[in-house]
Amino acid sequence: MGKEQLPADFVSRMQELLREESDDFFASYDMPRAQGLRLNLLKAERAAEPVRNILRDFRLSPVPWCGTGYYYDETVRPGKHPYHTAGLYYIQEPSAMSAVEMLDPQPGETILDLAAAPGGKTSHIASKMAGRGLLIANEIHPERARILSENVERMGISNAVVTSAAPDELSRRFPGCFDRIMLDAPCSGEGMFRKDPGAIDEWSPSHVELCVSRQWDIVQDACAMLKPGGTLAYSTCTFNEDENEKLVQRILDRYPELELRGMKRLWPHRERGEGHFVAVLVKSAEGASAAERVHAEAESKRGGKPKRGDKPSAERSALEAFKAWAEQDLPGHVLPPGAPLLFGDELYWLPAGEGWSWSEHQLRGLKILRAGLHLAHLKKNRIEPAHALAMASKPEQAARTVDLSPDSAEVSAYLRGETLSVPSEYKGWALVTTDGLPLGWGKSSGGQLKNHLPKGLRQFK
Ligand SMILES: C[S@@+](CC[C@H](N)C(=O)[O-])C[C@H]1O[C@@H](n2cnc3c(N)ncnc32)[C@H](O)[C@@H]1O
Repeated sequence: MGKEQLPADFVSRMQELLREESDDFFASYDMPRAQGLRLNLLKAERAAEPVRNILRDFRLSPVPWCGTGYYYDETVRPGKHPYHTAGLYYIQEPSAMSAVEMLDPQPGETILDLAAAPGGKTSHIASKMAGRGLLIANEIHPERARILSENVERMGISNAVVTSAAPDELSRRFPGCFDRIMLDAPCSGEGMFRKDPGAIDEWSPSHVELCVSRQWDIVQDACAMLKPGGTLAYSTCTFNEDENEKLVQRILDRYPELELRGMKRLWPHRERGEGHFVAVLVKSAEGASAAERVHAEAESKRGGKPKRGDKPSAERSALEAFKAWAEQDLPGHVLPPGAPLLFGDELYWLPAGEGWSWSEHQLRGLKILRAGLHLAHLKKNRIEPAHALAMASKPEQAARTVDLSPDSAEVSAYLRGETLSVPSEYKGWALVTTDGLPLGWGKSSGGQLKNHLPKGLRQFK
């Protein structure tokens, strides 16, 4: 793609920004795109053989700024592999991996990913949290939120609540609540022109202005939700300064309690990846603003924190039924800190962050797509384990497993939703895995394994 195909205003802005480097920058549009994937540590840490296999078969080479990130050979299709279905890795543009590295999430923290779909940064954060603490992954657009929720499930994330709310709706509920916030802002996408030529048609100076004003609205909500001492990573996939450095300066001017700790740009003519911008800001330990203090006081007056042991009996009895099921079929499963929550006949395990408790006010009326780990569907007089529970389990926790080689006919049959043959002594729920990585459930009896892969996830190729 030549300079001629790019909007003239964009070309002149980039020439002004990059001066003598701009020729190299425009030449990068004719270079092949870098393809990347990032290992999911929730799975990869105990999957030495599958990791060895993909290092070799996908000809992986390391992404310099992300310890779990790799470039893959453009001739391979990792999105079609059963290891992808099993959540061993997430396909992600390499430059985009820089943002969560700079946010530096820690296990046990309470973290918000404010503009999260389709889930690249959410899964990166969860990988670093190692199942400990609480992650809220939010996406304003309902359809994109659904895809985010599916990715959370596929990656086996057990400590994430997926919501679909506007940022101001969240900041009313969660003032001063988060140790870290990822704000991967909607932007004019200039860094994606090479990957997604459709973004070129959408670009105009007035669209950039609209993005800036939207970013400013969202960032104010993000700042209000940071705890004193908390960290905000603000990122975009665009080049212009109005959406990047100038927006960060505006934050610093408006919020003196925030300090800039780092700022990084990735350029397609300097690195193997698309354009990306990340800034990291830290709120001072005393840093609750007057507005947040008012919110916090109102919140504490509201009271309404559910007391321990205060769970309605329907939830208690659903949990008892689940535990009785797990004793038989998933005896190694351990529930992390949290509480049961029922949505109709669906039983979830709502994670509790360390030093965090949910109040009724925070949850009431909030659009929640996934209230933590989906444990089970309640049926008349029985329990059916949820697909998410399979994806978050380990084979050694299950009473029965059926392991299928990733290149076997059986694995394709399972992923198409077909019944499999199993040893005749098998009776009950079995965790179906590929090289030890869970793919879903099957229910065995009489030498047959009835397929319980959700219909929407079945793959017909
Ligand atoms: C750059 S994308 C996020 C990519 C995601 N973080 C990832 O790594 O997969 C920005 C997201 O912001 C969402 N968005 C658009 N308008 C928004 C708004 N006014 N408030 C919050 N999010 C918005 C978009 O739907 C989009 O999913």
